[in-house]
Amino acid sequence: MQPAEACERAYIGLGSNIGDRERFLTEAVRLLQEHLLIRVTGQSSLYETDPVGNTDQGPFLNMAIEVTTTLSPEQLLEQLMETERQLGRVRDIRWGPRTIDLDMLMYGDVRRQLPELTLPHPRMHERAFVLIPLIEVLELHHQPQAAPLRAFLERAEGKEGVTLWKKMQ
Ligand SMILES: Nc1ncnc2c1ncn2[C@@H]1O[C@H](COP(=O)(O)OP(=O)(O)OP(=O)(O)O)[C@@H](O)[C@H]1O
Ligand SMILES: Nc1nc2c(c(=O)[nH]1)N=C(CO)CN2
Repeated sequence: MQPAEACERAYIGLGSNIGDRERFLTEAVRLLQEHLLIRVTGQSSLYETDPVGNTDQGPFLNMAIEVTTTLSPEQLLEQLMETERQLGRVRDIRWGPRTIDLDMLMYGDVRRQLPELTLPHPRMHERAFVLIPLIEVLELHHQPQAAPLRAFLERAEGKEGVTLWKKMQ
């Protein structure tokens, strides 16, 4: 008999700054939830955030979700990219405007450093637009990673550019 696939907990950061930003975020969550091997188990509030990096673009809506899944990290990344494609994401300018951006922030305790998949996400500790929703969703289920991430938030870029846009809980 094959062993049952392990179910892992992963965290995904979502961002949108073109068109109906809230709809792109909620559609992305819905499409992921529809996948047979992904369960969305937590959702942060929506935050409006000033653009970081390329500042010549409109404000983002950012949020974070928790999922449990039996997909491998590579399979989950493929699903995130497929969801971006379904929502019409065009890859052009690095750090430029996008209908939807889905980043895998953490996947269980997996550490990996490949160009196509680095875990935890290599820039998440520097970005308030990632850390604020991620800490919120971690604290929903009392996950211990929230405390160390709070220390990173002290030093993170762009904290003053993050405002609560729609409260979830
Ligand atoms: N943890 C990760 N989550 C998502 N993509 C990743 C991750 N690690 C590496 N990648 C790779 O990064 C590539 C570029 O992703 P993307 O175009 O979304 O970058 P970006 O959103 O412009 O910038 P950033 O990565 O700084 O958020 C993807 O093709 C993917 O293979
Ligand atoms: N506020 C904000 N700034 C960004 C964002 C984002 O999601 N929110 N994403 C980027 C590329 O990943 C670059 N800059």
